[in-house]
Amino acid sequence: MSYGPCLVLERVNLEVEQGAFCTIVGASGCGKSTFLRLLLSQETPTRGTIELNGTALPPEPTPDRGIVFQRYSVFPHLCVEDNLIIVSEFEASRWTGRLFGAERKAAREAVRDTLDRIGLTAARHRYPAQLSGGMQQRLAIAQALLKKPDILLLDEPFGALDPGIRADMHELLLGLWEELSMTVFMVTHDINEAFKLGTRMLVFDKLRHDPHAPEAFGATVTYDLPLTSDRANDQESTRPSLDELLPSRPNP
Ligand SMILES: Nc1ncnc2c1ncn2[C@@H]1O[C@H](COP(=O)(O)OP(=O)(O)OP(=O)(O)O)[C@@H](O)[C@H]1O
Repeated sequence: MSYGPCLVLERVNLEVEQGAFCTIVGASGCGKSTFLRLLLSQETPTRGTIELNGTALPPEPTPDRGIVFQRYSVFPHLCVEDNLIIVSEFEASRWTGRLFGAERKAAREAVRDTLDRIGLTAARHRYPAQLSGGMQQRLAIAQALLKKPDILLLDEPFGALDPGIRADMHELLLGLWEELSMTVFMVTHDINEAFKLGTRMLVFDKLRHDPHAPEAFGATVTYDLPLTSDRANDQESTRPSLDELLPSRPNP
């Protein structure tokens, strides 16, 4: 994948099984978000192909792939419930942006169900500015879940949250992943988060360098680690550090 003369990702060759929880780590700027945008069809690979269930990815984002960003992408002028209703109306009726009759009723039920699942029912009439960071991020996740995605893409979703809230969000996300049987790709800068949540960890790094042409080579997947599902007994002390996994990263 290149942007003009700048090669960002190269030789990425992966097969990911349905239901996997892939965590993605790598040095800043190495192309992790670009990888997610490729999976979402927000970018098209300059070379190579991406297939979903044996068929080329649709050229545009589709409801079966949802994304959550680090910065809360919610509408500030709408309350929690309306933030979800507007998403479901837009998805269901791209032309008019409105739903009527039975469709509208079904959409409202789906919204209520999602609010319940994500633990925001009591806050449904509040505006985003009246919510904590964790609650705003729950709302962003709820927006992505409304489309009932088979694939959930998360770009550092908990990076801006306090550690205590992050632990709650981990439980929430793992519960949703199990309940909804989604395939998850989650970028994180937190190696412990990557080990804790993933069933598989992908490490992106740039190994090939040409000092005369710094943009000539891109990052690739340098480690593809299957992770234990025995999360409760996972030992933090035996895990490799990010520095060990990213030999090319300059020491701070
Ligand atoms: N639309 C674009 N046009 C040109 N270059 C881009 C574009 N998007 C990203 N890049 C470049 O591609 C490279 C990879 O960016 P990307 O955001 O994917 O990295 P990242 O690993 O997610 O970074 P970070 O960890 O800092 O969020 C960077 O050098 C960036 O400047």
